[in-house]
Amino acid sequence: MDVTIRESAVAGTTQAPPSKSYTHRAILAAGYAEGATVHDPLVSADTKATMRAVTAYGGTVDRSDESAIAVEGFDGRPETPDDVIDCANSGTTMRLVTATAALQDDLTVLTGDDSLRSRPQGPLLDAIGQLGGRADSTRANGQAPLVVGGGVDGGTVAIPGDVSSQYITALLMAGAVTDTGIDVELTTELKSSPYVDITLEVLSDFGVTAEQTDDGYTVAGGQSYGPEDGTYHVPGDFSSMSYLLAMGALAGDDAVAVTSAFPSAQGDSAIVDVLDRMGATLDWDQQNGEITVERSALSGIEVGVEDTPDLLPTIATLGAAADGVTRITDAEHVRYKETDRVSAMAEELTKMGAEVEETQDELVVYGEDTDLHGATVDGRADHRIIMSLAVAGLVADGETTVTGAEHVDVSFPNFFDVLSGLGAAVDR
Ligand SMILES: O=C(O)C1=C[C@@H](OP(=O)(O)O)[C@@H](O)[C@H](O)C1
Ligand SMILES: C=C(OP(=O)(O)O)C(=O)O
Repeated sequence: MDVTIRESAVAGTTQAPPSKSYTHRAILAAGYAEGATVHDPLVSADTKATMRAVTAYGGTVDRSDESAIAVEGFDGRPETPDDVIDCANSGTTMRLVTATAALQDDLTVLTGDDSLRSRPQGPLLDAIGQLGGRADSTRANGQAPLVVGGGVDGGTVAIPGDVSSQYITALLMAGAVTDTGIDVELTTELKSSPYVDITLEVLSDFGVTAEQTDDGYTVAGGQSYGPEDGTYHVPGDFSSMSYLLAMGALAGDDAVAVTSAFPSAQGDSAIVDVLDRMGATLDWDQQNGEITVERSALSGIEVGVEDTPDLLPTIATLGAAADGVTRITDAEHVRYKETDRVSAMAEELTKMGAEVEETQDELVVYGEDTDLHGATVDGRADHRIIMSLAVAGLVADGETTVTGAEHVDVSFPNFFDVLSGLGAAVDR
């Protein structure tokens, strides 16, 4: 689907979608439990992949109630799946449920779409090998399809922290139901560390203890998952909010207000600070979970995205519309996502008239004297690239057509309805 966005203003109040990261974890934690009801979940292409995996391991997922998902779990003992598990486009699903597969003696085959089958899984496969399990890449290139099993019952692993934090999340979630637990020793600095904080928070809400150590993380074995009252509530998603807040700061006619914005472990709430530092007029009422932002003259800043990789596309768009230089640093791991997002944003914003330079771990956007103009840009089948380019389209002269825009279904299925609802000129 191609979507065309014309230069236009936005205003109004909108609710942030539920968090993708919390939803994945809550559904899988409910799978590791006897069961649980996950309230206000994100139902999207990616979280459906995690639901499929829980079902494949012997759980059941009931979506008959629109605002909650009732999961009957496999209670720490995953069954051998009848078929291959298709994780589609979801890195989180593939990493988290690969560690689940390692718990059973038999083998599970995991695969995904073209993008997911090109993303790195090697360090996690190696970690499962260190724990005595079997974890192979069928093409012997550290990428899916994967064949995983071997009845891992705990141990110690050494693993790099600078490729994906999802490996650590996977090992901690599975480690709790092993016999002896898992100690994770990081061999490099951990990137995306707030995502492990999210994991620790969800584990704690499900009655599971895991903690940070001097050189990594540890989780004791023999634990049982089960949230208090059998229920779990998913908070709003700050990565998704970043597009709404960016459009308010760039194209707000009147203020744009975003609700469901309560403080949480999400590193991507840093978007509020980024906008503030760029000069946006915004207010975060943390008590009521509401952020209000007005159209503002923005200036370029330097931002490190070591902890917030998913904000890079949004910040690149903000930088293209801001005055001065925006330097996004510590971004190498942003190249391992659904696409290489450093190159994708550099190339697509350039088509819209921005001046952008990339190095291996930086993206520099020269906002001075840039007048963004409409263009046909490639959404790269990557939800965050699509949404960031759509926001840029609001302030570009003329029409911007984003190709493959249906892929917003990965994390923000009604993104274009929300955009239209706020008054943007959007043709589908
Ligand atoms: O654990 C998670 O929910 C996520 C972790 C991050 O990935 P990395 O840890 O691979 O950087 C992030 O980019 C992804 O969108 C979601
Ligand atoms: C990288 C992302 O997700 P995942 O790793 O789960 O594919 C994302 O949502 O930006």
